[in-house]
Amino acid sequence: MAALPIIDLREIGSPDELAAELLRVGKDPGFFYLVGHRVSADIFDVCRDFFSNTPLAEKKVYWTESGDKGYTGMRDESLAGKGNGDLKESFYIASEKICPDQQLPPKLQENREQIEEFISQCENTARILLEGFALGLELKSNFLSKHHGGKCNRLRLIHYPEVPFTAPDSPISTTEATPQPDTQTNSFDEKTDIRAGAHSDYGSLTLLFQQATDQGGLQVLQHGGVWRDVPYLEDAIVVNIGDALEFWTSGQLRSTVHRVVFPRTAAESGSRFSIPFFVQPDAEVLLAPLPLSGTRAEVEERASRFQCVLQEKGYREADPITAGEHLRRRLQATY
Ligand SMILES: O=C(O)CCC(=O)C(=O)O
Ligand SMILES: [Fe+2]
Repeated sequence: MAALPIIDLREIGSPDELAAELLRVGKDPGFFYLVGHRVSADIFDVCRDFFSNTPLAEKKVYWTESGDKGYTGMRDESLAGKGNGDLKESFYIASEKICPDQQLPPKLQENREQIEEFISQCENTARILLEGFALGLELKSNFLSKHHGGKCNRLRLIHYPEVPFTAPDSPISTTEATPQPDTQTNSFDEKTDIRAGAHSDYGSLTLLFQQATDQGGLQVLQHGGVWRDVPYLEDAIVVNIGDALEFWTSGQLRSTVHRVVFPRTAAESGSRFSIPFFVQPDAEVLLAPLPLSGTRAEVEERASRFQCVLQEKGYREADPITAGEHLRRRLQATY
């Protein structure tokens, strides 16, 4: 059995059927494989070439204070909000349509058209899913998508550099030659280090692209506290619900915690690349319970569950926050 439920868009007969499926998997586990989608562009070559062939000093020129635009370096971010910093470097890209001023390094700039096409295909897929979720929640089909103008969406190219793998009772070994960026660190602690700390995503949905050669490491947290590996599935996008949809639905849709573990085997220890596309609501949108239908008791129950969701996300105040404020606070807590 696959690690996650699979939604195959080619097999879905109607918008209502898609809506029902999305609600089912969005409640539990909050993560699914999407196949039969129309994202045909592939930018993994561009991603690998950029990280492998751009000197660190040049990458650092594109670092910005914001935490969600440009370059982030090794150990800059702790997604779990604690620890020594995640073992990764990344580059955040906003679509040229909404952010024509964002300067890209030459290795990315020369492939800008391909990147834009990829973003546009991701946005089209996101719209189909947001419309499906809205219908499933018995709202007008554009109820969610109209709050996603695209300004806050981000494409992120991620590189988890190779780490030395120490097999039990053997000297330190590294896997065969993979690009070695100057990663600013050469000391690792397999007990405390992590590639991406446990976290939930902040926006509405994340479309995560894995390589066919993905060596593993991504895990989702299941009920009962058990971590489950999410391996590559052919032509699939790994989609997950983010905090915004969890807030809006008072937890009916689940923003599931996930992480990328420190390599457990020699096979996992090589460089890993992944590409998430973060679908985020417009900054001013309030993350308050949606006007969902139901009896008075159901509405009251939702209001009290909303308070629990706020607390679980670390908010002490009882009032909802905007998507922009949530993003700002999460970035502040992780950098
Ligand atoms: O690299 C991965 O597989 C997951 C990355 C992730 O969860 C994130 O960047 O939010
Ligand atoms: Fe994530």
